[in-house]
Amino acid sequence: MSALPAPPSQTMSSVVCCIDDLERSALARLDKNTNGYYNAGADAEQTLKENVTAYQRYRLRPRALVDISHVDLTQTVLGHRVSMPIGVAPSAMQKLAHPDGECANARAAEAMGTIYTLSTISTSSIEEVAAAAPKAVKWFQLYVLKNRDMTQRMVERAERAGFSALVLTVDAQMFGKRLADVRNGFKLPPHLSLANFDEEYKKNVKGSVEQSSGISHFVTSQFDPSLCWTDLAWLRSITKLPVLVKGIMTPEDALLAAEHGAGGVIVSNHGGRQLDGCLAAVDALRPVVAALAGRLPVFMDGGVRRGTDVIKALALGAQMVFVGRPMLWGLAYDGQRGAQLALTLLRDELRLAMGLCGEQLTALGREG
Ligand SMILES: Cc1cc2nc3c(=O)[nH]c(=O)nc-3n(C[C@H](O)[C@H](O)[C@H](O)COP(=O)(O)O)c2cc1C
Ligand SMILES: CCCCCCC(=O)C(=O)O
Repeated sequence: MSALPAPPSQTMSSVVCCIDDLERSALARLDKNTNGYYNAGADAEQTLKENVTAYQRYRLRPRALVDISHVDLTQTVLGHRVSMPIGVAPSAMQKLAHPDGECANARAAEAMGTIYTLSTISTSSIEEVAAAAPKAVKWFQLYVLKNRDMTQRMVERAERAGFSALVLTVDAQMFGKRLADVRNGFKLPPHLSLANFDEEYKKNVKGSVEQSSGISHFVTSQFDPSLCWTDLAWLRSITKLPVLVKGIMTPEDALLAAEHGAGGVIVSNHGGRQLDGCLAAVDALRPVVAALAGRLPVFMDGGVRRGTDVIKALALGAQMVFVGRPMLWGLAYDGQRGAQLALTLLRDELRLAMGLCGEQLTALGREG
């Protein structure tokens, strides 16, 4: 097992050896505004909690005397070779965690040989992230705005900058009620800005997250709540990139995604930040995988904190899992090194779990 050295301020007794340690460390480093925004779930946070605990209901069946002298975690995802089935989920405003923000997170994914997904709502621009991590496999997460011209410009910029897939988020047309943000009056500090939006556009935005009225107003005024399945045809008409639909929780919607030409689905409930009382992400996997029956690759995110969580999601049919908060905690801990540490911990735990289960990825995962 490997772990990067702790930052100088860490003592041996506080060395980070699992994602829970990173979470505790980040809590101590970030301010109330940021901790609230990063860690909150919607309403009573039932789904937030169940996303994590649901993995405990699944049990592994280890096989004995399998040659595990080499556990290979590499695979091909949408035509790109990646080093492991663990990637970085999109999360907004990463400079709240560390001044290097999205660029550090993308560099960590590049160094680890895995996929980085950049949020529409990022504090570093599409072009900055592309320049920071030119060799990383990069996906661009898209929120469709009421202003379709602005949306199209972002898609074109992502394609031009070398992003290789679009991740269309379909579970945030209204904004989940996160009590911490309401209580803290969450807003972006004045030294940060939403880097993918034109200055001219932002000037006209009512309720900007950079002003005083907060995040929920921004979403309400900017995101397109009328978005529906037929809009996938519009999106596909303005890009050559595959469109992965993020926020699928039912087999019915997985089939609709396939019918409307999606290149894959991401089973996700947005880390419990949108519809509280929604089923846990890992519990939604099996029916989605069964309905699609190999028509599309299935990815997932939500509550992944250990290598054994990853192997369970793979066994239930995910080709790859993505992590959101663990990367933010890593960034807060030590910038790029901390983000790399989060991925290293999960990778090494996954390798151990695979070895102890006598499993190989070729038997578990789905190449695509
Ligand atoms: C602070 C934060 C910001 C997020 N921002 C976005 C976003 O901009 N776009 C998006 O599609 N999902 C966003 N998500 C959801 C993640 O992509 C992902 O679905 C979720 O974090 C997975 O759960 P996990 O944090 O338990 O790994 C965000 C999540 C967090 C925690
Ligand atoms: C400033 C608007 C924030 C948009 C939403 C980012 C996000 O998806 C989240 O979960 O938060």
